[in-house]
Amino acid sequence: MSSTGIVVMGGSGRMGRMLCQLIQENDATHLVGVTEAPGHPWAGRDLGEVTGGAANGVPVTDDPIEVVSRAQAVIDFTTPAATVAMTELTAQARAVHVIGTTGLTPEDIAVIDRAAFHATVVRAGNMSLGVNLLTQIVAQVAGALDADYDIEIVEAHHRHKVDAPSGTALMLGEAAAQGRGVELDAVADRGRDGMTGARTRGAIGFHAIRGGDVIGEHDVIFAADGERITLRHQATDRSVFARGALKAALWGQGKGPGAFDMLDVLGLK
Ligand SMILES: NC(=O)C1=CN([C@@H]2O[C@H](COP(=O)(O)OP(=O)(O)OC[C@H]3O[C@@H](n4cnc5c(N)ncnc54)[C@H](O)[C@@H]3O)[C@@H](O)[C@H]2O)C=CC1
Ligand SMILES: O=C(O)C1=N[C@H](C(=O)O)C[C@H](O)C1
Repeated sequence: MSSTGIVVMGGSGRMGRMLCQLIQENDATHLVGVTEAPGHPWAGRDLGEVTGGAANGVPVTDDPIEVVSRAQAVIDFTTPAATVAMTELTAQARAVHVIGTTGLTPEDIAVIDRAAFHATVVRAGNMSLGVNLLTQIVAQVAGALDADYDIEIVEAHHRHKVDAPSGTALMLGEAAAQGRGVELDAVADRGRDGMTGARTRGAIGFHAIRGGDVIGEHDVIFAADGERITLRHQATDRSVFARGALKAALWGQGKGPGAFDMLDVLGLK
């Protein structure tokens, strides 16, 4: 079986480092190159050397064109601007683009979806099996309960996280809204503050905690008079996201253009 060549974007980041290690350890994959932000101190150097070991021939670059042209997949956990810019290159190279980046605007997503006419794109705010399974459970519970059950989504992440609500919280909110047969945009109530008035019936509330080294925790609460159901996911190791992304990169080989998510990859649809 031939090895799949992968480019990791943002190779010095929390997710980037983990992905580089996973790809190098996997017999079915090899690392073609690593990209970093323009002017990053790792750019122009060898990945082995910048990570404190011997040179391993994997280039780190802030000019992704050449490495992407040699790759079958690009795994991207970076920033919305970097992700949107990459869509043109992955479409040209016909490389599978696995996108874990969160904080994307509707306009960003429209650009990504247009690129998916030419490339295989797998995008998810959370690449873990557990969260993707939880979205289905949330939809089922939300569909079984009426609006007497107030839905609140509480998420916690490390102090470095820059976007809120998290991509996962939004996935869970979408699932709850879908279960209820409503549009999330019409019912979302994000981060209350001040004289908010009483809770709106049918609203889906979002709350974000930021602190320390929390990897990612999400509670979906269904609160009624006299009882409360809490569905919880706790990530205890970032490798759950990295393993999901790698699975997506391999799953996408030979799939042809289209916009997919982790439910497609995991066969949960
Ligand atoms: N979908 C999922 O399962 C998960 C998604 N994420 C998301 O992934 C993103 C990254 O998370 P972290 O790794 O924690 O962040 P991080 O800040 O540690 O890493 C981001 C990396 O991207 C690099 N970067 C910025 N601009 C770039 C460019 N133009 N080209 C190449 N690299 C560039 C940065 O220099 C940095 O090394 C966030 O949006 C986060 O929410 C994180 C974990 C799981
Ligand atoms: O930034 C993170 O760290 C994470 N981001 C994703 C999100 O926004 O939900 C996934 C995970 O929770 C970790």
